[in-house]
Amino acid sequence: MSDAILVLNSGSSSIKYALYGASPDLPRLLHGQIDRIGLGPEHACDGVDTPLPLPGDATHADILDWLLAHLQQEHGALSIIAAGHRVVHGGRDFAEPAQITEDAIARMERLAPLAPAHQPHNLAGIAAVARRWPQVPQVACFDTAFHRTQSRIAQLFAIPRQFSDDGVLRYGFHGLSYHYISTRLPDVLDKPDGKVIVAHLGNGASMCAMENRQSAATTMGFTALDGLVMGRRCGELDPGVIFHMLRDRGMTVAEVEDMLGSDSGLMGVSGISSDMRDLLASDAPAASEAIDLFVYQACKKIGALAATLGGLDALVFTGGIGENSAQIRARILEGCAWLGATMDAGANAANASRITTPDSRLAAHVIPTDEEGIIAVETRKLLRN
Ligand SMILES: Nc1ncnc2c1ncn2[C@@H]1O[C@H](COP(=O)(O)OP(=O)(O)O)[C@@H](O)[C@H]1O
Ligand SMILES: CC(=O)OP(=O)(O)O
Ligand SMILES: [Mg+2]
Repeated sequence: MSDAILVLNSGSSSIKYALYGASPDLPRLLHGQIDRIGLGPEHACDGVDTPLPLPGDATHADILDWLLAHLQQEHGALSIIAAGHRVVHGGRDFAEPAQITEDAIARMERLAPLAPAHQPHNLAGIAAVARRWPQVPQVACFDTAFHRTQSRIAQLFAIPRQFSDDGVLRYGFHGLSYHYISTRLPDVLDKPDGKVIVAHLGNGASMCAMENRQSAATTMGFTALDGLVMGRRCGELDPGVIFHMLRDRGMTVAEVEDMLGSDSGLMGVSGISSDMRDLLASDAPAASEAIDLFVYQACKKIGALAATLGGLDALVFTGGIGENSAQIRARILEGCAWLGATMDAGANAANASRITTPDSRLAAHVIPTDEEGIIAVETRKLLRN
């Protein structure tokens, strides 16, 4: 039997998974994903559509149990020696990956209300592995951890300081994706340690301003609701809207949380879909309006983050939309002309690595992210120590 490391990345509507050989170069043995959870899940493994013998309303927990049984059955020649997980919220407790213990689980559970669409699914993955392979050491890798290099000012909200002292801070998310991208910058950029904005545009969407390949500022906050327009999340919002909904419209806290976390964003504005592909294919005016707002907010945040860096050398696109949608990248780059971006239309249409012309003052790139890969690296590193 050969040794393997299992990686689980449970998101709001998807579960991504991978197996890696345990040797130092961590060869990836397989990679799959189950999408559209809640809508009628679809499964693909190594790019091939693969049956998922579960009902359309299968939950994350059902799918995780099936997945682990399936991996054990199909890959019986592999011995799982460790499991690494994406955990979205690490709060103040976790600035680095952590081996999973009862105490770590209790701390992660306490943070779950701050990431209701993610953390319970992350914990369900940990529990499913513990049930199937009780002896296997597990590691949690946190989306918030990469941002802990930020200055205190970048993390502060302008609220009474006792709340900041108590941890009500801008934590930021998508840190595993940003960490991975930071490791790729030297391969791709002329000035990898310069002023860079990475735009992770997926179902959840955020941006990270980096200098010296470290996080200097980010658009998400205490929770993953802040910042950009997302598939189903509102992004930047006047907090007064929440009080209006509670006080003047008779909504409950749970209803407002649902509205802002699940019924807003591209879905809420278009009334059609949370999936950018559906909106780009639609000729409904509300679909174009949702796309216009997505692009407008993206450009606005690039301006704000560039200001925090005092300039901008490079812009990197990643995530499902950032990696695949030439149209959205083109529109965002148009909005960055004032920062010196001149798009190379052919390179952009081909999802090439560099999508600006050689003489463009701002360099724009596409770098496919690999959250699973960075989890495997961190898991192996922690368990070897
Ligand atoms: N070719 C494409 N054009 C536009 N959008 C795309 C394309 N391919 C994927 N997407 C978008 O990417 C999103 C998923 O991104 P991804 O980063 O995989 O999400 P998550 O990890 O948050 O589930 C989809 O909702 C879809 O809107
Ligand atoms: C934190 C977050 O928004 O993650 P995702 O993009 O996977 O929903
Ligand atoms: Mg994601």
